[in-house]
Amino acid sequence: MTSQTTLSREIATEQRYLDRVYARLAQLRAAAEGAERDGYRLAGVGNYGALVERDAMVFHAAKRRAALDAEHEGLVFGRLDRRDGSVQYVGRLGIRDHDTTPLVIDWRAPAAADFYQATAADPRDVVRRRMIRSRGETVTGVDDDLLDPSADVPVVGDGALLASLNRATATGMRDIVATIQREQDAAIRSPASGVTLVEGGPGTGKTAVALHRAAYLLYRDRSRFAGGGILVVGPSPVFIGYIATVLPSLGEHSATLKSLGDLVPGVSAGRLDPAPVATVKGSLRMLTVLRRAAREQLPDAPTELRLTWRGRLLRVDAAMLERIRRRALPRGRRRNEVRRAAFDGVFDALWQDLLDQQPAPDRPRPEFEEELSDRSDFRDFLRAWWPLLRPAQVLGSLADRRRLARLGSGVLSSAEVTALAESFGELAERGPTVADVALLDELDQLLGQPPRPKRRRRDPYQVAPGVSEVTTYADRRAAARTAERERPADYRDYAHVVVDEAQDVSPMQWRMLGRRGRSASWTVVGDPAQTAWNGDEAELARARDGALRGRRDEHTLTTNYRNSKEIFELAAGVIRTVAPTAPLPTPVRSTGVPPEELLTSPASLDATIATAVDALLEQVEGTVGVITPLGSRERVADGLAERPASDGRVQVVTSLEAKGMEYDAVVLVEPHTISAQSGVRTLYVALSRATQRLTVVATEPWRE
Ligand SMILES: Nc1ncnc2c1ncn2[C@@H]1O[C@H](COP(=O)(O)OP(=O)(O)OP(=O)(O)O)[C@@H](O)[C@H]1O
Repeated sequence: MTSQTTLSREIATEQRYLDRVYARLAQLRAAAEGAERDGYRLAGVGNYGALVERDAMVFHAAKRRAALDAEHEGLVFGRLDRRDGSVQYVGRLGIRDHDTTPLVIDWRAPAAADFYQATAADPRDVVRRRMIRSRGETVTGVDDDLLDPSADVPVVGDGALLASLNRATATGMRDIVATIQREQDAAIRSPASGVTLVEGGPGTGKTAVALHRAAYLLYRDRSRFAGGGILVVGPSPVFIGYIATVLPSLGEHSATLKSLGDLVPGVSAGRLDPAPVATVKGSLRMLTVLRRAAREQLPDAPTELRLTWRGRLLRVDAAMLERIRRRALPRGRRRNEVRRAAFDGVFDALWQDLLDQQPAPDRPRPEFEEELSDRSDFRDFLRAWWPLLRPAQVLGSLADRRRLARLGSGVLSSAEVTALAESFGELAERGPTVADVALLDELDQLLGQPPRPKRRRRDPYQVAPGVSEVTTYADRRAAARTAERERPADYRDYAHVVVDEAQDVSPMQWRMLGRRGRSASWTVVGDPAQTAWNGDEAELARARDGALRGRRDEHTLTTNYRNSKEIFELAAGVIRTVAPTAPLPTPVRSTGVPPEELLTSPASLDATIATAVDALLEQVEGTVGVITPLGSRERVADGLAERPASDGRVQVVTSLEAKGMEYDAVVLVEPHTISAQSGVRTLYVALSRATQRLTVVATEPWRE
């Protein structure tokens, strides 16, 4: 047993070291501030070159200072005592002393790997691994793992991991850098090229691993990954909001976080389709439909052209227009790109008609074309016959059931045509669903862009139109950051793409993702048991393989750090009904509190939910998630509005939005409906969101 004096002595030892580190940090911070000030002094010179230099200087100094500030809390969290008597400290940031000896090793550096990887079976020269807990600059505790039992070192503490897991859940996810486990570390540090696949059950830290891996890659090869960019894709805006603070807490701001509904510029979708519709929209069969749609005329396009020119009636009939269309749009070409060729075809046809009527026209062809081009009736025809098509127009045109049936012939069943046409009919009013976004992206690809005149790059130091002198520090920093990160809205050349909740990415969505990382390396994390996808497996594998090129490095995570044993037992019982042999993770914590199951009448459902939420707000310190079936979130949220006690701690989400989320306590509403709407696997997801308490509220029995 650890005596209190040994513990106090060890804490005091670490406090002395931390004091030294923070003193050095203060010096480094002052130096960075000084560099910023010097940067500003350059402003007096007044010419553009000096301004640019000043900006670069200020930007880098400010960045360094921001990193030093961001990493202040919990700066040093680990210590390794090696067999040869040497000692290393591991922290959020690498810090060197005046004479360049390392005071703290960055957790991502190769030298820090032993902190996460060493075990009693494979100690790697480590005798003792120590975790240091602190608040502000004060050491509050130490926890040791003795890896060499023969070593003569004091050993104190009882489990930094459990201490960290028992903290209340904040509204956003936290970084786990101090307690990353060995199997997680192996995934985080896997090679930077190719595809890193991480699988594991609920709460095994897949999301945490994916985000720490992004931070790791940025540290190991900043020019490659910050230069090309890292894209992190998650299932929903709620999820992106939840994970958004992890990278900044690690001092990283250069990754782009997007939900699947936000990947296409100008579109922001959070609405979800019912499962059967989402399955068809996600299927590669849609590719056939869209390919056909992208080549077709819109239903209201004119079918012939008649105009009088200098007293003569000129005509291009339907058959001729169709011939021109085919000639202008050979296989492999894209509609919007060949608009000019299509127009030329019309000029040719009109000129030919004129020649047929008047073999020696009194105007040369260029003049003939110029006169026609000036006429608004002719321009209106061209615009209506071969408009510059936008993806949304083409998708919207599929609301016409007959048109969709024709375009979907041989690939869509009649019931699918009806369901899809109805869904596309809502596009104009309600905007696209998440599944529609992949279809819009595909159409964008299929329709192509008209050749554009080259635009001049915007001056990154221009803060407002016409204002190129930056006046405030904030403007200056923002402008410099923009310069580093300025990428076009439809940027597609990411150096690394992280896909979270990958089990739910449909084939059409894989195509959309693939287009954003053609030369990227990938980190793909997911849990097949949690999938809501119930389409064709072979098709899914094909689409996924198409996106993820390169050597694969596979990792499996096996410990559930989120759920208490009692909660995960209930969830496991549910998934076992459909996947009796699926490997399930082992939960590490027990609370002794089993989930509560409340059966109520439909009339008292909302009141029961409210009572359950109030009880949980009392019982836990952190967040309470209320997970509802699709279609009842608004009603349930309205019923829970204005709870003075909640302090923003209550969040109401649908079962599909609950993917990837975590709450201290969960009220799960109508499990039988969730399972009927989206499947048992989605119910499994909902049941595995809580860390401490789970209350299930149902109006009918939902399990045997
Ligand atoms: N090594 C660790 N130390 C401390 N906390 C951890 C560790 N690994 C995971 N956690 C915590 O466990 C919880 C679950 O992690 P995470 O959300 O990454 O799991 P997941 O595998 O993505 O889950 P799901 O598939 O259910 O969405 C989070 O609160 C995370 O911070």
